[in-house]
This record gives sequence, C-alpha cells and structure tokens, in this order.
Amino acid sequence: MIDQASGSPITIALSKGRILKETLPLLAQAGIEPAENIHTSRKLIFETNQPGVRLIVIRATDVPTYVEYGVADLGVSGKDVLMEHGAQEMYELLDLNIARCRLMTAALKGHVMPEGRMRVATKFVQVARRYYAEKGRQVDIIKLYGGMELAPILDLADCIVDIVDTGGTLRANGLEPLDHIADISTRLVASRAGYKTKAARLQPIVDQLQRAVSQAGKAA
Ligand SMILES: Nc1ncnc2c1ncn2[C@@H]1O[C@H](COP(=O)(O)OP(=O)(O)OP(=O)(O)O)[C@@H](O)[C@H]1O
Ligand SMILES: O=P(O)(O)OC[C@H]1O[C@H](OP(=O)(O)OP(=O)(O)O)[C@H](O)[C@@H]1O
Repeated sequence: MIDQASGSPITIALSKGRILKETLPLLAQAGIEPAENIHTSRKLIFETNQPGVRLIVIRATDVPTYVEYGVADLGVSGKDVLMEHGAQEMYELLDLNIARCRLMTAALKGHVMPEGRMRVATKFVQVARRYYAEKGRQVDIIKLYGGMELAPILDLADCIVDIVDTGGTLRANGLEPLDHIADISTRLVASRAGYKTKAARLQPIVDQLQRAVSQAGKAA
C-alpha cells in the first residue's frame, strides 16, 4: 500500500481561463477538490482534499514549461499549446475531451492570396511555420497575442492561423475558414523523467481521471 501523503507533494498544473472551468468538474469526479474556491481566490497554489496533492493555476501557455522542468508532475494543457511549445520531453497521458476546437487557417471571404510570400498573423508561430514549410509555401509570420481576426480586416495579413469552434468569430468579422490544421482538445501531460520516478503515485490519479472522462462522455 502506497501512502499518498509520503514524499514530495504531487503538483498538478492547471491552465486558467476557458479550460479551468471544464477541468475542475473532471478533477472533482476523480476525487480531487481544491481546499478553497479557485475562481474567487487570487492564490496561484491550492491544497486539495487529497493529502500531498496540490494544484497550481497558471497561464495556459506556461503549463508545458512547468511540466517540462519537472516542477509540476502533471499538467492540463490544450493540444494547440502543446503543439506550439514543442513538448518533446512530455508524455501525453490522456485526452480529457474538453475545450474541443480546431486549429485552422482563415481569410477574408474572397481574398485572393498573393503569388509570392504570404503574410500570416497568428499566436501559433511555430505551428504556422511548420505547416507552411511542409506545404512549401513561403510565408512571413506576424506574431499576435489575440484577436487575430482583425489582422486581415486591416490588411496586416493575408490570412490567420487560429482556433475555430463555432465559427462565430470568423463570421462576425467577415472571414471564412480555409484549411484544417489539427483537431484540438485538452490533454493531461507529464514530464518523461518525472513520470518515471513518481509513477506509483501518479498512475492512480491518471486512472481516476480516465474514469471521469469516460463518465463525462457517457453523460454527454
Ligand atoms: N473557442 C474555443 N472553443 C473551445 N476551445 C477553445 C476555444 N478557444 C480556445 N480553446 C482552447 O482552450 C485553450 C485556452 O483558451 P483560453 O482562451 O482560455 O486561453 P488563451 O486566451 O489562449 O490563453 P492566455 O489568456 O493565456 O493567452 C486553448 O489553448 C484551446 O486549447
Ligand atoms: O469559433 P468560435 O466559437 O467563435 O471561437 C473561436 C474564437 O475563440 C478563441 O478566442 P478567445 O475567445 O479565447 O479570445 P482570444 O484568443 O482573443 O483571447 C479563438 O482565438 C477565436 O477567436
């Protein structure tokens, strides 16, 4: 029998924002509940009802970094963020099947793409670079941090690489989806090195989350 409270704490890194709202019910279903209200607290680190298990709540784009350096044992991160980060030193343990969306290219309706270099606005710089390199298309990437849909309207870019869910944001701004780059959902990740050393304590949490995901799938 393994004492869950023994040794160093298990730290789970959660992405704040959109993903957090959907992650907390899954964690609760898996038996892990923060000791105080994450939504109203300004704290970044939370003890839980499980001795030796704590949560950190950070920017979505920072989760892979905490996991990669091994200071978080598990992380909850969008596949888009993992693709952009590179995430080579990580295991993808589970598809949590939340915050589902697509990574796509989009442009103003009817926009004629240039023959030569194409201007692409995105926050997914590495993903876009890889995608167009594979297609053999010459591009200039313009890094933005949000509201990518504005770039084609003001002729800052010919197209964008962004998240599309309902398509409502594209439509509202006169854009249309073009190429599908990847299906996106939220993943549970672990650092390769960290997972091996703590596997006996991490695996029960992964198993419980797997059950929670299955139950959520059946309920939907
Ligand atoms: N419209 C959407 N529908 C479903 N999932 C989405 C949507 N937009 C983003 N996501 C997913 O949710 C994750 C977090 O999105 P959110 O908008 O909370 O963060 P962000 O604004 O990208 O992060 P930050 O505030 O740190 O820049 C994304 O990485 C993606 O995986
Ligand atoms: O297809 P839809 O259902 O309209 O969803 C897509 C929008 O959602 C995301 O933006 P978010 O609301 O997270 O804003 P931000 O990326 O500008 O912060 C994404 O960047 C798109 O703009």
